[in-house]
Amino acid sequence: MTRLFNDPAEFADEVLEGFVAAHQRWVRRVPGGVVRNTAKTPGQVAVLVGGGSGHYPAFTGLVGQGLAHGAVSGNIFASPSAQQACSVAKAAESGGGVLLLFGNYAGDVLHFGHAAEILNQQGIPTRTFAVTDDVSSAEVDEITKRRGVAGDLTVFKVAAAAAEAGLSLDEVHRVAEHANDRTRSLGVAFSGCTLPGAEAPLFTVPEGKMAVGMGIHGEPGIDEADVPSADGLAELFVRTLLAELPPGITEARGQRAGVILNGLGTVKHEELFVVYRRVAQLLAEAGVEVVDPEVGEFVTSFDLAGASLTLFWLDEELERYWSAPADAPAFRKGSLTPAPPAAEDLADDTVEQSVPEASEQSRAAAATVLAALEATRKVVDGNAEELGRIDAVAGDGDHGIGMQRGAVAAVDAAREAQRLGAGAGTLLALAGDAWADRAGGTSGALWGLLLRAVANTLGDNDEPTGATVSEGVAAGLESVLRVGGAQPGDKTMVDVLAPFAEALATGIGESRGLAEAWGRAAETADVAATATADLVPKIGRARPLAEKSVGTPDAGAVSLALIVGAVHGVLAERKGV
Ligand SMILES: Nc1ncnc2c1ncn2[C@@H]1O[C@H](COP(=O)(O)OP(=O)(O)O)[C@@H](O)[C@H]1O
Ligand SMILES: O=C(COP(=O)(O)O)[C@@H](O)CO
Repeated sequence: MTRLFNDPAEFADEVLEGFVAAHQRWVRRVPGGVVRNTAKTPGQVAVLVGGGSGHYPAFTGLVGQGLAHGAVSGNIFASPSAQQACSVAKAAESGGGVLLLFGNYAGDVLHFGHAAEILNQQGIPTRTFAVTDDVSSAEVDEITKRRGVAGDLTVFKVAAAAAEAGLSLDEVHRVAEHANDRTRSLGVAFSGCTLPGAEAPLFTVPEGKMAVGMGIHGEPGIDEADVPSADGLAELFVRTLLAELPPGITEARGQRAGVILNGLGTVKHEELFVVYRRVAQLLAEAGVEVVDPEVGEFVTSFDLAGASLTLFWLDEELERYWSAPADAPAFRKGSLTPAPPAAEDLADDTVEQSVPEASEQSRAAAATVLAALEATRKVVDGNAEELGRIDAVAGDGDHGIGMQRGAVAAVDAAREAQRLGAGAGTLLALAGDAWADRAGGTSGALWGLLLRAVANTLGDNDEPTGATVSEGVAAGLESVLRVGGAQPGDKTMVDVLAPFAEALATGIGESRGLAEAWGRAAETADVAATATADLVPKIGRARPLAEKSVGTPDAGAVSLALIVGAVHGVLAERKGV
């Protein structure tokens, strides 16, 4: 239960403000996150870490000499946006390129991937890497689908030390990949976390039971077991992790390993030490030499009562970087010569907004697009709680909040665009960009793409017709499929978008007016959203909890159906775009 907050919607921002105020020796705030507050080393690769808030000290507490050069910080349990990542990268980079590191979550992969594309286009060589250390989230033959949990720290730490040692961007990326190949984690929880302002935890664990196979977003565990003693937990952790040695290591005996016993939120350090006592004994019995163990909080899941163990199988190179000194607000090791404070002021790259010329018809159509966005916001507001509830069944319960943030930002941006005289295409494009930027998360990235695609087809010259709108929706579907990588049947918003796009095209092909064709397609969308309840998720946050999700529709599919239904109301009233 979180007791100390003001407006829950402002929580993540206020955390960042207070964190920076308390740690000015290490960090300063920039739009989208924080960067080191020490002088840059020209030509050094900038290692940026990032993800949602609610995981402190990941990610901002890991910024400092020998560790990250900057952290990109999203809303609670939602990935930051590509725009945020670009802003932090530009403030942190010093000519050696940028490596973006994050846990393997759909939203992070989409937004950081998009940021890398933008930065590369702008001449800043950038690569990305997603950490996949959680053994419970997929079998070893699908290892690339695993989540990133406390093993984030091993990958961040060695990549940053490699950058500090002067390695090139490709080499630092190789070191990160190698560290990830040799990192394995398992987590457990005794009770779920409760987001600020929420009345109930995201999941509960029956009395006397423990959830096994924890993520870091309040997803329920993969399995349940009786609560063990501290020694029993150490035995479960060590036995499970020794059963999956990474490729190239045939037996544990004789190996050297970094170890992280991580508190996930409300487990006391003292309890962790009692568990660690037995972990150390068991590893010694197995013939594993422990190097620089860490016991404490490194990657948390808000106020989750739980813990995880990470084993990091070292070789000479990884051990050198794992043991290298570091000095960040929440992670210190060895001793470092302090770098001088940052000298330069960060350039203010805010650009005065302007919009391209638009025809009168397109400006008139922009009013309908704005009305459609306002209807979107209203229907999302009215259903936010229910969308969160659906999302919490097998996800992290933030779908309603994320969609609300996106829709509010889209309406604000659209109103401003209208004030500047934008045509329908530009108004919708700016709304889509604002949605992606403010919402973050998977759905933020996908809604940003979808609105952009429709916007590009509408343009600012011609009066939009049923055919152009239908083409735009088809282009949006294509973008979502290409970037998100989901297929129909995977239990995502695609299971509504694809039949909606098809039904709309059919209606327009039968020479129905836009409002009528859209209305029929919205009915198809509604049926398709309900039908996702029967599907087993194959992608995204819900996949590791596939069976739990059956019987509940997909949150993103439901929100899409609600929105196209609400937009139909606007079209029917206005008889067109
Ligand atoms: N790869 C994907 N392609 C299309 N839609 C996806 C994909 N992954 C997830 N989704 C959709 O995103 C929705 C979740 O959005 P959101 O709450 O923003 O997710 P998260 O909290 O995981 O970032 C899911 O219900 C699903 O409809
Ligand atoms: O939640 C996070 C990112 O994943 P999404 O897919 O956006 O939910 C974040 O907390 C971890 O990086």
